[in-house]
Amino acid sequence: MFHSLFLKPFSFTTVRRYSKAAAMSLKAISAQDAASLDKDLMDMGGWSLDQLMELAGLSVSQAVWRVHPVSKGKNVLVVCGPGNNGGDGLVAARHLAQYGYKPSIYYPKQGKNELYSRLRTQLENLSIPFITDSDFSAALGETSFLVDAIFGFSFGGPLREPFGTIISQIEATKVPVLSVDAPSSWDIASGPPKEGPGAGFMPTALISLTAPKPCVKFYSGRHFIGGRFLSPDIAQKYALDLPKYPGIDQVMEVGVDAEARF
Ligand SMILES: NC(=O)C1=CN([C@@H]2O[C@H](COP(=O)(O)OP(=O)(O)OC[C@H]3O[C@@H](n4cnc5c(N)ncnc54)[C@H](O)[C@@H]3O)[C@@H](O)[C@H]2O)[C@H](O)CC1
Ligand SMILES: [K+]
Repeated sequence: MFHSLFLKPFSFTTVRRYSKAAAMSLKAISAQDAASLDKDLMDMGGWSLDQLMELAGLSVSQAVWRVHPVSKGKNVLVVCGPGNNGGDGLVAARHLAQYGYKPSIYYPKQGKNELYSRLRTQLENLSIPFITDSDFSAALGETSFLVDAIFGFSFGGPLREPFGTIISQIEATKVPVLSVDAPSSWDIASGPPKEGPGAGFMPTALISLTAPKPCVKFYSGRHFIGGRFLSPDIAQKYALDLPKYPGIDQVMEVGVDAEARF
């Protein structure tokens, strides 16, 4: 089941801010199809997970630059979950350090894949701090920007601890947040939970990887598309649009308050 996302009709300001190409409509992909697409890329498309994650994380770092350039504050707290969404956050943090930010990472439950251990080594070699559970509250108070790389398209069911507490803490902060692929705690299809942690979570910005997920229809804020690795055959198989990224950019803003129509 595919859904089309259309932008609201342009205001003059919108036309000035976004090129016609950037204002294209983008189709959403379900969580199930997103997982299947990843598998196709790796099983048949010749890609490795490392490669996809590198490009996803590069896109995330460029979206951070757009929303919160280093001139707005160097401290960026990257909160990473146990899966590949967290891996995207680790890659992004490495790029952010190279761009001149001072990232720190909160990684409460490191996943088992050795890819995450290698990314961790790369970050430690750049002297990027991994903060402890007891320092998380203080880090939230000190950061000027937060990257939510906790959960992506494989999130499901009620939040298990410690993530309920973490999401509540993020929700309570005034710090601007960029969510990677989906606002963590939101159901990929049905959006924010009705109550409890995440019920009032609305990040400042969202970067959808490969294609928006259906929950984007509940989202209002700046919206980017990234993960510039889709090939025409795969796009066709999943009936997706190939975003028209400008020039060498790995990320493209697709609209403020993008409205999803299904
Ligand atoms: N093609 C692409 O666009 C690519 C996207 N990438 C990123 O990968 C994630 C999806 O990664 P995956 O490992 O499948 O899952 P998640 O990271 O979303 O989370 C799995 C992780 O979370 C735990 N979990 C699930 N539900 C809960 C819950 N209710 N409470 C607590 N914990 C939960 C689960 O046990 C797992 O440990 C995608 O969104 C992109 O960000 C890739 O980088 C490459 C290509
Ligand atoms: K996320």
